[in-house]
Amino acid sequence: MEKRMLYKSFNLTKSFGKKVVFERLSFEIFEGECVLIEGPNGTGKTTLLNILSKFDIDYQGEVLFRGVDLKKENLKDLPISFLPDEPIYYEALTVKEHMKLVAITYGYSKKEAQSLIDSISVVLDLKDYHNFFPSWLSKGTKQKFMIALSLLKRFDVYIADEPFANLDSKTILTFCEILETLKKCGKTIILTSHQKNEYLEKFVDRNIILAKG
Ligand SMILES: Nc1ncnc2c1ncn2[C@@H]1O[C@H](COP(=O)(O)OP(=O)(O)OP(=O)(O)O)[C@@H](O)[C@H]1O
Repeated sequence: MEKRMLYKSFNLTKSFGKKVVFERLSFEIFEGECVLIEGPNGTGKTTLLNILSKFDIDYQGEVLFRGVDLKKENLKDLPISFLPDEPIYYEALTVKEHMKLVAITYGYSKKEAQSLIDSISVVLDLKDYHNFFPSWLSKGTKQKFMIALSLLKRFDVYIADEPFANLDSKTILTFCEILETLKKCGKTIILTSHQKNEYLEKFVDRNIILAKG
């Protein structure tokens, strides 16, 4: 089957003031692939994910998303779910309230939202935390909560920045199984990880390696 282009970057250069993070990066990512972005600390992995998610549009060069300049795309319409490396939440909403908010925002009916929330909570072992405020959660449970929210969106592309951080080995395996299922469903997965992970390596199609300098 012919591979369809999802992202294409030409001479992508990103600087913060005088500091050049990366220069003239050109790469392609195809629909349905699982791509692992690797590289030492500070080489620009998070920066690149922020650009691919359109959270950062301050760069030189061009990034095409399905053939259209990413800068011209409406952020709201992009079928991308981004799992950031730092938890982001509202202090005053419980875990369950966050889940409902995301599911309803993405157009699920109340019934659909409830069943989706239930199944994701069972898989990620979050049921007991529904009435917790996020700041009460341990680091690992907070990460599971962030993963749950990212899965409640509607998306074709799943971008995750260091998703395994703070997860125990059982949950790492569960999350890898989720990623593998997403891939089988045709979703594109782009992620960074400093942790070697044999299970993940089985279904990663390609690596983009960022080097210092
Ligand atoms: N908002 C910012 N202002 C100035 N410099 C920044 C900003 N964001 C990132 N940087 C710098 O850009 C470089 C790349 O950062 P980035 O977080 O993308 O690296 P990374 O490869 O994800 O690192 P790590 O493996 O440690 O997570 C770093 O030198 C960082 O200090």
